[in-house]
Order: sequence, then C-alpha cells, then structure tokens
Amino acid sequence: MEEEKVRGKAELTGWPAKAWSLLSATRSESPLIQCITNFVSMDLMANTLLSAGASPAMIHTADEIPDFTPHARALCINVGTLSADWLPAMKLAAQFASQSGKPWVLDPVAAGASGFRLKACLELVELKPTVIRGNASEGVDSSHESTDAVEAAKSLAEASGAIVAVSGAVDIVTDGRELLVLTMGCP
Ligand SMILES: Nc1ncnc2c1ncn2[C@@H]1O[C@H](COP(=O)(O)OP(=O)(O)O)[C@@H](O)[C@H]1O
Ligand SMILES: Cc1ncsc1CCOP(=O)(O)O
Repeated sequence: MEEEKVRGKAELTGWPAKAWSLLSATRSESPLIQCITNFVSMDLMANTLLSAGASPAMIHTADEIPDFTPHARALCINVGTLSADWLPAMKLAAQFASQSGKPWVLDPVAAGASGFRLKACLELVELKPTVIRGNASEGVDSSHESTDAVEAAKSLAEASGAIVAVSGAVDIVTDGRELLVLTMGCP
C-alpha cells in the first residue's frame, strides 16, 4: 500500500507534479497569507488556507498594513463587501506586495455591479496582481459558465500580465497563451 502511494507520487509529471510540490511546500513552510476579504466568506477562506497548511491573517486596516504586509508571504484581496473605507487599505497592501515581488491575488467579485466597484477593480488591476480569479458571472442565478469566459480571460491576462483563473463546474486558468481546463470539481 505504502509502495503504491510512493509509486503513484513518483509518476506525477507536468502540472500535477508542480501542483503537488507547491502544496507540499505550503504544508511544510506554513506561509503567512494576508487576506483582505468579504464578510460572507472570510471564515471559509481562513479555514481553507489552514486546511492547505498555510497561516491566514485577516488584516484589513490601513493603519496596520505598513507593519504587517511586509511579513506576509502572499496577499489575497477579494472585493466582495467593498466599502470606501476598505479600498485604500486594499490599494496600500497591493502596492506593498507588488513592490516587494510578493504574489498577490485579486478576486474582483461582481466587478460590474456598480461604477464604484468597477473603478476600484480597474485601479487594483493597475497594481499588478499576480493572479486574477473570478467567475464568469456571480450568484446562484448566474447565467454564464466559466467556459463562456475563455476569450475574456485570455484578453484580461494579456492586458494585465496576470494569470487569470475562472472557477465553476469547469475551472479555466490562462496566462493569455496557455489554457488549462480542469474538470476535477465536485458539485
Ligand atoms: N457544478 C459543479 N460541478 C463540479 N464542480 C464544481 C461545480 N461548481 C463548482 N465546482 C467546484 O467548486 C469550486 C468552486 O466553485 P465556484 O462556484 O467557482 O466557487 P466561488 O463561489 O468561490 O466562485 C470550483 O473550482 C470547482 O472545483
Ligand atoms: C453574497 C456576497 N455578497 C457580497 S460578497 C458575497 C460572497 C462572495 O463569495 P466569494 O468570496 O466566494 O466570491
């Protein structure tokens, strides 16, 4: 049984091998991950990071960012419950991350829902996220599948320089040139 597991792991190549190696590194290094995220899924995000072996910190006050963000290994910004108070903190943290070459992820939740939100998301994209992740459309009544967003995802990746990931029943990931189509989800 043990031998089979070892043989299975040794046979991994390409993206699965890379994914396994990154997950193993996350488990062994427990990186500190700063999250500025929405009130709805904040708890779920913290627990998901813990389950991956990382060390989450939900720190969103601008006053703390100059002291805290330099210690984080990566940053996640999700604009789900965006407010005028939080936006400057998001931008400041993104600037710290970009300037120091730390990976940071932008989740532009419902970017088109209002002018304020769209402008905020465009300003955050200007701060060079490493990854932009989103959905083709939002909510239980969403009308678009992730696969409908392939061309939009490629264009966004090309224009922004970010890796773009669109999740859903099928997850798509692109840098504008290569396209990964992942069907490993569970409804
Ligand atoms: N209908 C589905 N069938 C199979 N897997 C799914 C389905 N919907 C979601 N998933 C899985 O759950 C993950 C998160 O789903 P998603 O709806 O994109 O979440 P979020 O609300 O965080 O955007 C996807 O990446 C995929 O792995
Ligand atoms: C219902 C709702 N309203 C604002 S944010 C949010 C949830 C967003 O979910 P996720 O963090 O998975 O994008």
